[in-house]
Amino acid sequence: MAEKKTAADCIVFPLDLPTVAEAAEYARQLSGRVGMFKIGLELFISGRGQIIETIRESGDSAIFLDLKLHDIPATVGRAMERIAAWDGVVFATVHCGESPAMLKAAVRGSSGRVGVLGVTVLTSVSGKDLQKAGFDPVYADDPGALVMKRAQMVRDAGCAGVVCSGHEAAAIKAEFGSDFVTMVPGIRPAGSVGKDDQKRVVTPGQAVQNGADYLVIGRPIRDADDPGKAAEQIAAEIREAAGGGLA
Ligand SMILES: O=c1ccn([C@@H]2O[C@H](COP(=O)(O)O)[C@@H](O)[C@H]2O)c(=O)[nH]1
Repeated sequence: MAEKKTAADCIVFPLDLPTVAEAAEYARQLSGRVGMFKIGLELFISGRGQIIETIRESGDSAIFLDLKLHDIPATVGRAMERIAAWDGVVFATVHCGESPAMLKAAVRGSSGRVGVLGVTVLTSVSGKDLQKAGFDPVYADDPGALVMKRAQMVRDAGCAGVVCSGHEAAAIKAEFGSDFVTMVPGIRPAGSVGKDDQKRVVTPGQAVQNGADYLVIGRPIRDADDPGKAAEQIAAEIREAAGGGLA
């Protein structure tokens, strides 16, 4: 696992960009200002997987491969074996879905070389969305209850941690311990105009106070006039919220 020492180390920047060239330019600008780069579906597909090598060769940046695998156990296990063969990938995601066997297969496939994170309930999903999708009505007012159920599955399968919103991070740390990783997207700095497609959002300071280990922050940095400066301002907020716990 990546060692965390500074506020910038807590920031994960998603390279949500259409081309490898644009992603490489952001990686250059933000190198040293964020701790990890996240590669998601858009860039992985457009770059035909080659982006992993590009980022790895550009420096010592850790990579979070966020492909959110979701399939039968054999398929997910074999995909995770291929991911584990890549140097530089620190974390990779699997949707929790409804299959503990799939989560266990992912962990087996990782051979301990990649930290498997279970995506509990997407931060773009509200309690009302869950109700419309046919989940138990109890989750309409309390989506965090479903997050906790899924976090239990993830923990039982032996995963490194979860992707959850900042609203659930404190309960997850209390239930599953400080070593269980909380990767938290849905971050919007105070004063942000709108939440885009995110529904369960917190500020960087709230995320840290609630126990988030890593904060995934995309558009507030990517779309800023000066992305480097935006990342530095967010790191300053994280540092203050950590109350001396981070350099
Ligand atoms: O529940 C989830 C899981 C993953 N994501 C990813 O995080 C970033 C968030 O980007 P923003 O621009 O800061 O909204 C994006 O890559 C998502 O795919 C998530 O948002 N929620």
